[in-house]
Amino acid sequence: MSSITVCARFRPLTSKEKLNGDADSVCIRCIDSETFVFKDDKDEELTFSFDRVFYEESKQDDVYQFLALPIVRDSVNAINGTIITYGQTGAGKTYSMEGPGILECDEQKKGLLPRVVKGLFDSLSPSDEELTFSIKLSMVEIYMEKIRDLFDLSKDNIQIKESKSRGIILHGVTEITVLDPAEALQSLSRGIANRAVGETQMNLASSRSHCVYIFTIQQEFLREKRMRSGKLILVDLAGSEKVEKTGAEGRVLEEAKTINKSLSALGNVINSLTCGLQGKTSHIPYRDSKLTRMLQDALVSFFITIICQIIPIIQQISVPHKVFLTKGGTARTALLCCCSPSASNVSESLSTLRFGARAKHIKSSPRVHCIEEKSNTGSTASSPPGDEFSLRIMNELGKRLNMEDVKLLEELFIQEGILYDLQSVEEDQEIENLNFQTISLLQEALEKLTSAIDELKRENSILKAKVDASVEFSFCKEDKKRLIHNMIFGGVIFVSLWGLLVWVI
Ligand SMILES: Nc1ncnc2c1ncn2[C@@H]1O[C@H](COP(=O)(O)OP(=O)(O)OP(=O)(O)O)[C@@H](O)[C@H]1O
Repeated sequence: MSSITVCARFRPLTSKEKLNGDADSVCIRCIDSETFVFKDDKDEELTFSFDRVFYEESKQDDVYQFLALPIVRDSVNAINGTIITYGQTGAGKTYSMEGPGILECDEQKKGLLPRVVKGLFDSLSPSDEELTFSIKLSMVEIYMEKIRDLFDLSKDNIQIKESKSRGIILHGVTEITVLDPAEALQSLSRGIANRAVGETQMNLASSRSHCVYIFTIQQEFLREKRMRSGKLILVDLAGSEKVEKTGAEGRVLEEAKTINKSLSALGNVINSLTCGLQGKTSHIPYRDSKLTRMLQDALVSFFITIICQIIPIIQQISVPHKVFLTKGGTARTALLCCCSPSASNVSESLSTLRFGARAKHIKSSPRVHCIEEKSNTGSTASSPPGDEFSLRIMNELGKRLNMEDVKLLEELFIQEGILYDLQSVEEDQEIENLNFQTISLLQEALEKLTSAIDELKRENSILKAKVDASVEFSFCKEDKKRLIHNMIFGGVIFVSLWGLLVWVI
């Protein structure tokens, strides 16, 4: 069983495809809800199976219920989740993610985003007065390898940082606290309006960037003095396109090249993760693109489900003087591979399906795998595999654990980075902020010094020209003084610059 849920979705033929007569040459034949036969450009038939296949008549709600709802529920239980739409340009990624419009659209046509928003608020509405929660929302796009804050366009080059306690974070990204679904949708709509969109031959409103929606769900259990936090990330990838086929030029061509490059970086990461499982490679090239770096936490799920399920027991019987922040457990990831059913797009659809098939082979840690195999039955998307088995272990442990064991387990989990003392999380964050401020100040100083050096170089070359031009090789006293002064000043700046550089590195 893969730790990534992978589904394929075929949209209906567009009117352009129908006009081209593609209706007679649809490249797929449905077998059942998981399997279909795909006819490639050499008329060879290939059988593909995924966790679920959504055909053209599938409803938006079917996609939400199967692909997203389990992840929404998990994120409320502090298990991080990521939902990604992937595919060729014009294949239906944005339609699946947003629907025809985020604010006003037919209930049936609503995409994943508005449904996720509703699902989050529905699952969180506290019946217990001792529980408070907050949902924060951030929206960024990766455009031409730069991360832009869609809630504050002045932040157009957000840096990715990695924190031991919080994993991958976007430094300084705007976080909006949303109090209800209507407010969340308004904010999303504002962010979406700021996205880079352009026209391609395949799509009149093509996304020219990867768009990332980040929901941070924080809950505080007042009685137990405990907090927990989960992150739900939705990623609407920009579409891959064959530039020779779409005839892209100029800016659109540059955008397409950058998009294709980052998508192949994603493919390489997935290949390395699957090869790594066969012992072929150990290096995973996450740093090759902003996209893979941002998705690093979603693609690798090192956390061990069983341990995460024991945490509630510990927290129930733990001494309440400690306040814990529970980090998300095994990241749950779902990938929706969007395809055109048209025979004119077979090679692009085939490459999307192969990408999905490859991603299905990313597995979680062997320990989880073993649990899954033992449970083996009744594993639907809404009840994570291994639940029953884990529940049994939890009950057993709950009976047997004494206070001493609990303390030892707490220490072990803190050591392993699964539980965090709130105080150390805050300290960790403070140190990170301080580091970032120092680096920014140094970078600023470095820039000032570099421009001062450039200015000095320019002045010196003017003076040198004057010297060269002087027939008697004698120049005025003033110039001599300035040259000597500049040389000394330049030397001092050069030495401090090197000192700074060595220190920063
Ligand atoms: N399941 C669907 N049902 C009805 N129409 C759809 C469906 N999927 C996509 N479409 C339509 O197909 C067109 C292209 O879809 P969409 O914009 O979602 O593509 P995309 O994959 O996001 O493309 P790009 O990567 O260029 O942004 C749109 O007009 C959209 O309304």
